[in-house]
Amino acid sequence: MSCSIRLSTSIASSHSRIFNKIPVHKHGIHVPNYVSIPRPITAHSKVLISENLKITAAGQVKPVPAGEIEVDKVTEAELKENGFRSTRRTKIVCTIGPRTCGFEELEALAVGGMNVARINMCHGTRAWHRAVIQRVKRLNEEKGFAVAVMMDTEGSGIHMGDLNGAESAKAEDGEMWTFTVREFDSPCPERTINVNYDGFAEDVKVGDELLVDGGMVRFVVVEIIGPDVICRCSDPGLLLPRANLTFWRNGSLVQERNAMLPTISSKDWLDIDFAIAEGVDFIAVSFVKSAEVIKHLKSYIAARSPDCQTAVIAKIESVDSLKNLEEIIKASDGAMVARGDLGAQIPLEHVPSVQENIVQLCRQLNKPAIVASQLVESMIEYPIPTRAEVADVSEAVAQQADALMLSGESAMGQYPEKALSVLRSVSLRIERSSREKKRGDSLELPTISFSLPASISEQLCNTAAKMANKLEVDALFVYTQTGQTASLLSRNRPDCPIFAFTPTASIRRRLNLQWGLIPFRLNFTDNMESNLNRTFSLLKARGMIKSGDLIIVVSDVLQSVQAISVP
Ligand SMILES: Nc1ncnc2c1ncn2[C@@H]1O[C@H](COP(=O)(O)OP(=O)(O)O)[C@@H](O)[C@H]1O
Ligand SMILES: C=C(OP(=O)(O)O)C(=O)O
Repeated sequence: MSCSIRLSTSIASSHSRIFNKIPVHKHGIHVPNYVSIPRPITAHSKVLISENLKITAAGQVKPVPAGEIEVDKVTEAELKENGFRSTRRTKIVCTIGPRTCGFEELEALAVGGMNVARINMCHGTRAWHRAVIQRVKRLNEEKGFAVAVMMDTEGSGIHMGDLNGAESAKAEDGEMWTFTVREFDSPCPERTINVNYDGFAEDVKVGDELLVDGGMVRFVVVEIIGPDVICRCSDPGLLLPRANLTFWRNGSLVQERNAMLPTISSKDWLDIDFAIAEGVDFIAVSFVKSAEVIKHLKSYIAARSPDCQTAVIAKIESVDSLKNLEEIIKASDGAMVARGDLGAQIPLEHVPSVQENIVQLCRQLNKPAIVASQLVESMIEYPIPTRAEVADVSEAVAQQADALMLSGESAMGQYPEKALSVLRSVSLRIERSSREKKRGDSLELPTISFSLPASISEQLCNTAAKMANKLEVDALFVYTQTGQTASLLSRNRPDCPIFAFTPTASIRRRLNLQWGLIPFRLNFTDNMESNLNRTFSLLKARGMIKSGDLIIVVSDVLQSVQAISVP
């Protein structure tokens, strides 16, 4: 059976009508329909199309050869072998470090499902990071992947030095260690650790607790001798290079130091310039305290590079960021629940509910949410995760976070590919059971658009997602110039996957962070009839769809929704 239903805002009259000249296929039933919607601004789609052509002509992106579609071989194989329902909706961010920085290792991660490669400017040199970015770009160009790059700023946290180049050091119970602001020409003496903050020895007091990585290892300050702070290890564990440090007095976090420092340090600004020059897709800002810093950074990016598509992600990891949460998320292009540092600033038992609130708020405000840190931490050393870790990953997936993030597991752990495969398989399993139980349907989505065209897009997407669930369609197709319509569909967390077609490579990569979106690069025109026919024949030729698949099509070209069965 071939059937089509269309809802569309018209560009020809003051009211829209559902097209009834859709192709009626040989044995098809054609379901004409008619709705009346106030006329949107007619020029909208034209403006976007010419903007896009201008970007393309300026050489910012290489045009997709006419008649072609860009998709990676992993998605292609997944769709061919297992069909639409099996595609993973939750995205995966992998931190790249010494264990995974080579081309082959990066390719293995992309094949394993990495959607975003994160580089942390807390570690390594710019030359090292540039080489990683270039390898990811090569991977995308040569293999058709759309792996986005996220650069994470160092921020104004206090952290340890690099442990003389060692991968880690073990601190045992009762051992005495020295934390110092002294610089050494040669390697640091044994059990001595550099601290990056000059005022450290003046600010700590005897009796303070020093927490490494939010409590993974704990010390008590027993003596202060000039620049040296002598500590006894009270909770043993593994010290990692440049690990974050916080100090606590009488059960409260001491945070005067962070309050005085700018969120974006002078080194961070240089790293941001580097990120813009390298064309990274996301900049994640550490220790955000207010929305102002995000707005400032966004206008800086726009001024430095008007065509730059770099999005700004706010890392929620401090008490201050929680105080101004809604404003920060509204100002940002997404948020990361940075549970490592967050857990060092608020009681650990508060972290799960804070995570849930942030994930829900992000979805309501239509911003992607990343759940980060310690998801499968034990896999830094062991080939299988603990049961508790699997439960934690499951919870983040059930909360329908956009993305999960690996840190040390992929950067320096023994089993990066295995860690990735755990996130992948747990996501698939939990997504399926959530669909079966209809979990996630209860979240109220407030209206977020202000202008009429934006409100129409938002309502069309809400309607399309509802229709997709009711009709149990195989997929939603969205033709999107800016990515916004795809994002609005993803916000609804529909049961089926969303194929997002966009002509711009950078938007394709950006969409790769968002829940349920399978981004394709495809040139299209404002003739939706021909766009659809061309997409169907390209995807059918590659075995990714077949006759009879039921699709709902949404477009920001004509602001329309239609249901159609693949001819
Ligand atoms: N570029 C890099 N070079 C060396 N080691 C790295 C790099 N990136 C990450 N790592 C290692 O992986 C660990 C986890 O990464 P990440 O979570 O980004 O860092 P952190 O927890 O220090 O903020 C780090 O502690 C560090 O040991
Ligand atoms: C992701 C985090 O940030 P970073 O790795 O920069 O410490 C975190 O603290 O959880």
